[in-house]
Amino acid sequence: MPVPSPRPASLHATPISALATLVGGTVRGEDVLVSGVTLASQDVVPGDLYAALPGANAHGARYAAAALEAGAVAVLTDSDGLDLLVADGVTAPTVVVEGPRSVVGPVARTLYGTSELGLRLFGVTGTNGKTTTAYLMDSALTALGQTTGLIGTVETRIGDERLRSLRTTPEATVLHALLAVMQERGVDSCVMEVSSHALTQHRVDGVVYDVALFTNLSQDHLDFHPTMRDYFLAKASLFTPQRSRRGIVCVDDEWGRELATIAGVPVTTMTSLADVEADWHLVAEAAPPAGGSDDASDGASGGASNHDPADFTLSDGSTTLRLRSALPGDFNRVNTAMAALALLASGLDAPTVERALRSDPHVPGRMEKVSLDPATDGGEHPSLPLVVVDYAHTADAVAAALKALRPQTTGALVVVLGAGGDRDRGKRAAMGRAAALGADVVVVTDDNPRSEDPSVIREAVLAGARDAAGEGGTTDLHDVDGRAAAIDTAVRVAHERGPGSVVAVVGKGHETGQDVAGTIHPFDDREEVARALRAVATGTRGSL
Ligand SMILES: CC(=O)N[C@H]1[C@@H](OP(=O)(O)OP(=O)(O)OC[C@H]2O[C@@H](n3ccc(=O)[nH]c3=O)[C@H](O)[C@@H]2O)O[C@H](CO)[C@@H](O)[C@@H]1O[C@H](C)C(=O)N[C@@H](C)C(=O)N[C@H](CCC(=O)O)C(=O)O
Ligand SMILES: Nc1ncnc2c1ncn2[C@@H]1O[C@H](COP(=O)(O)OP(=O)(O)OP(=O)(O)O)[C@@H](O)[C@H]1O
Ligand SMILES: N[C@H](CCC[C@H](N)C(=O)O)C(=O)O
Repeated sequence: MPVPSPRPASLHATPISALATLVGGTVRGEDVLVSGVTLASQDVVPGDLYAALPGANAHGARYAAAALEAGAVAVLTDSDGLDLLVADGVTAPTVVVEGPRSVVGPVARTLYGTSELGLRLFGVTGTNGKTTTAYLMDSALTALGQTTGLIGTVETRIGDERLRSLRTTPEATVLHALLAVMQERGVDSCVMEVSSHALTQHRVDGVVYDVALFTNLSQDHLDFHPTMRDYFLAKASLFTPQRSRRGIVCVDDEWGRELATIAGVPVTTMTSLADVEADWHLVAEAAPPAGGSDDASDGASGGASNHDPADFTLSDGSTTLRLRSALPGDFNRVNTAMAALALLASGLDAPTVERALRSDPHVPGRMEKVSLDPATDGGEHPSLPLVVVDYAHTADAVAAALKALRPQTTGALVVVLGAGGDRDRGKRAAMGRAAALGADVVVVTDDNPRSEDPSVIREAVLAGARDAAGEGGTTDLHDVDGRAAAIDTAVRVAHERGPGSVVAVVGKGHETGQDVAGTIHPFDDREEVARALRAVATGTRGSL
C-alpha cells in the first residue's frame, strides 16, 4: 500500500509573508509563493514550505538542506532553527516563529483550503476502541450509500482507495491534505481516530470535528504523558470549541464522567452501567437466570437459550434503538452504541441508524477469528481450538478481551501476549496480571521489542502474572522467546486441553511486521496462527 501523502489537485499558492502574518511570525529573505507544506524532508513536493520543527531526536532544521534539495522553496522554523540554518549556510526564505509546531495546522489549512469542509467529520478518541468504533461507523455510513473516508491505525481510506497509515493520527500537514483530497473526491463523511499524541502535538490543529467521541481512558502512553491526568487532559482538549462542535462521551469510567462535566462543547453521555447517570443507557439482553456467566453484570453468558449477547437496546427514555454488536464482548456493545449516538448526532434518524449498523463490518485484527486457510484445508476443523487475534495492548483491553472469550470457552482459555518496547513500562506488569486473572494458560512472548532487550520486557509481564497468583490468577505461565514459537505453543496446549479450548493472541492485531531493534521483520499473527493450526492438524509442529 502506498504511504498517505496525496495532495489536492487545486492549490492555494500563498506568499510566505501572508503565512507569517497568519501565524505571527517574521520573514527572513525574499517573499515567495508556497503551494504546500510538509514537516518531513522525505515527503517534500516541489513548491513546498518545509516546516523545520524541534523534536525529541533532532531539530528539523538539520534536514532543511535536504528539503530544499528536494524542491522546497521556503522554510518555517523557530529561532533555534534559524541559528542552525545560518550555521549550515542555508539561505532560503524563512518564516521564523516561536513554537512552530503549533502553527503548522493553520498554515496547512490555508494552503489546502480546508477551513470550510464540505464533508461531515467525526473524531474518535479514548485509550481503547478508537479503531473499532471508527470501522463500525465507516461500515454503517457505507451501508447508507455514502462515500466515506477513514483515517486511523490500520489504514487510511479515501473512498475505495486504501493507503498505509504511518501512525494512528497523521501530522497536520498530511491531515489537511487528506481532507482536501477527500473533498475533491466527493467524500460525504470521514471518521478518524484522534490519538492523545496528536492532540498534544498539534496534529489536528485547524480541524473542527462535527462530532467527537470519547470511549474510555486507562493506563497507556505514560512514557509520553507525565501522568494519567496529563493523558486525560490531552484527550479532553478534543471537547473544546476549537476542536469540535459536540461530543459523545461514554461515562462508564470516572474519566468519562469528569470529561462530561468539564467539556467545553455540548455532550451527550452514554453508559452501559445500570447505576451510572447518563443521557443514554445501553441494556444488554437479559442473560439466562442460572448456571450461566459467573459475572452478573455480564450479559455475555454462554449456554443454549434465545438470549443473544450481541443484542442490546440503547435508550434515552423516549427513543429506544435496538442494536446488535457485530463483534463479541461487552466492550463491543459499547463501541456499537457510541457509533450509533455519533450517527444520531450527525442528523440521522433512529431507524436509519439501526438499519445502518446492521451491516457486517470487518475490523482487521480486532477479535478476529482465524481459521485454517479454506483453500488448503477445506474450511473449519471442529477439533481445533478457536483462535482469536486481537489488538489488546493495555491491561484493560486484555481483561476485556479475555472476559469476552470466556463464555465461548468450554475447555481452556490460553492467551499469548507480550508488551511493546520503548513504550509505557508501567503497563507491562498490569498486562501480565490481567492475563493471569483472565486466562487458564498464559504464554508470555515478544511484541515489538523495538530497541529493548525482549527478555527484560517478558520478565516484567511475567512478574505481573506471577503476582496475580495470590488473587486467584493462573500459575500455568510460560515464557517463550519468539512470537511464532509462542503461538505454536499456545495452539498446541489448547489442542491438548481438548475441545472447546480457545486461544487469544493479543497485542499485534492487524500488524504485519515486528520491530526488532529498528528492523521491521514481516510478521502477521493471523498467518502464524493459521500455520500453527495447520501444524497441529497434521501433527507436525514443535513441542513445549
Ligand atoms: C512521540 C511522538 O509521537 N513523536 C513524533 C514526533 O517526533 P519528534 O517531534 O520528536 O521529531 P524528531 O524525530 O525529533 O524529528 C524532528 C523533526 O525532523 C523531521 N525530520 C526528521 C528526519 C528526517 O530525515 N527528516 C525530517 O524532516 C521530523 O519530521 C520532525 O518534524 O514527530 C515525528 C514526525 O512526525 C513523528 O515521527 C514522531 O512519532 C514517533 C515516531 C512515534 O512513534 N509516535 C507514536 C508514539 C504515536 O504518535 N502514536 C500515536 C498512537 C497512540 C495510540 O495508540 O493511541 C499515533 O497517533 O500514532
Ligand atoms: N470500548 C472498549 N473498551 C475496552 N477495551 C476495548 C474497547 N474496544 C476495544 N477494546 C480492546 O482494545 C483493543 C484495541 O481496540 P481498538 O484498536 O479499537 O482501540 P484503539 O483505541 O484504536 O487502539 P490503538 O489506538 O492503540 O490502535 C481491542 O483489540 C480490544 O481488545
Ligand atoms: N499505538 C500503540 C500500539 C501498540 C501496539 C503494540 N503492538 C506495541 O507495539 O506496543 C503504540 O504505538 O503504543
